[in-house]
Amino acid sequence: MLPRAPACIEIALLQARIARPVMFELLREVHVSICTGCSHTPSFHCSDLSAPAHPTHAIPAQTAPIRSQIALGHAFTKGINFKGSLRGSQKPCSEVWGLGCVLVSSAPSLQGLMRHVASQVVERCRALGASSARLVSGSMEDMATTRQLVEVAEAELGGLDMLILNHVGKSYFNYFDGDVGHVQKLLDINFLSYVAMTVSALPMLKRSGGSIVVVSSMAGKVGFPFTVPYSATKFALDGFFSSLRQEFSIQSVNVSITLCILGFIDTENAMRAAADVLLMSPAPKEECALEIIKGGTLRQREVYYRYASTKLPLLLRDWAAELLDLLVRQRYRPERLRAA
Ligand SMILES: NC(=O)C1=CN([C@@H]2O[C@H](COP(=O)(O)OP(=O)(O)OC[C@H]3O[C@@H](n4cnc5c(N)ncnc54)[C@H](OP(=O)(O)O)[C@@H]3O)[C@@H](O)[C@H]2O)C=CC1
Ligand SMILES: CC(C)CCC[C@@H](C)[C@H]1CC[C@H]2[C@@H]3C(=O)C=C4C[C@@H](O)CC[C@]4(C)[C@H]3CC[C@]12C
Repeated sequence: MLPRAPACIEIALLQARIARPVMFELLREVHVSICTGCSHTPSFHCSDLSAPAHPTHAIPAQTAPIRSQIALGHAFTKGINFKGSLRGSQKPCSEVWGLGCVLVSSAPSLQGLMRHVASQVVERCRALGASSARLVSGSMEDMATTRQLVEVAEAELGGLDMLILNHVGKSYFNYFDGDVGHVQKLLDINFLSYVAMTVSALPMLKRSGGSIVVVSSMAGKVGFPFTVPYSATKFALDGFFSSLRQEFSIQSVNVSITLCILGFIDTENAMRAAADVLLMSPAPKEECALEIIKGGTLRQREVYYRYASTKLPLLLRDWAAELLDLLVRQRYRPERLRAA
């Protein structure tokens, strides 16, 4: 069992299935983290829990995902692969020893059965030996939720080493449709909530000399077609966090900020939205998650994944922007867009 050092945590993120020895090494010094929007990993579906090892905690089969877990805890030797860990209910409980978690469930899904299921999941975490398990209801565009999350993290774990900001609201992959309300909503979810989480978590991060990891995109550095609202939110992240990093440096604030510039990744939503239209192959989400964690742990300024298809085009951007625009357009098949 790992020692529980103050304000030190293990965490995992995204597809923490990647964890295992490499991640263990990387995160040896990181003891507590919050990771938002862990969909392509732990977005666990309650159906995963439908065969409980502990009959007293039977959970009804249900397919709706619980939104955006924040996993905090102590079980990263297995990765905080919620799916794996909770399915681990069929394996020895030692698999999830010490797992601490805060689940965030969106308001709509907290109606009726979902609410019941969510609280059963919390019970299950405890029953399996979780060091802590709490449920916060809300959505990330609600600033009160972001504050509450950090408060709960502080109360449950007493400190924070790493804040991984990863969630994104649903958008469309198509020509800009002129819906200003959607741009505003997406800014709330993809940008303002990141700002709010940062503000709330900063006192804890300052105390631990921790790290902020901001998951962004090539679409936050270069204009691509069909992602206009999304792209706006990602450019905003660069402005805010790159500027804040400068201030931290001037003020000697020992909190690192890592901006992750990702290319096309094979998550379910991305594949569904864009695979038909893009003439390029996606990179694997597991390796991507590892690179993000590595970059954050090593306190890198920026992470480029995959390097060749992100860093190199960015060099071209600053020297030959129009050429890059043309090369990008050549990789799109607009005729394959779905009817809006
Ligand atoms: N996949 C790709 O090709 C690329 C991805 N990226 C970046 O990587 C990160 C992860 O992307 P990816 O996994 O593909 O995204 P997904 O769309 O697969 O997952 C988004 C996650 O955010 C959660 N979420 C959405 N809205 C809210 C909300 N209002 N409150 C709380 N949680 C919310 C979702 O929860 P739920 O499932 O419950 O809806 C889900 O867990 C993002 O920052 C994205 O911009 C960057 C470049 C390329
Ligand atoms: C210079 C070029 C070789 C690199 C081009 C890379 C382009 C094509 C990559 C970089 C970032 C990618 C998008 C992204 O960030 C997130 C999403 C959200 C998801 O739900 C739907 C897919 C989408 C739009 C990705 C589509 C492909 C994008 C534009």
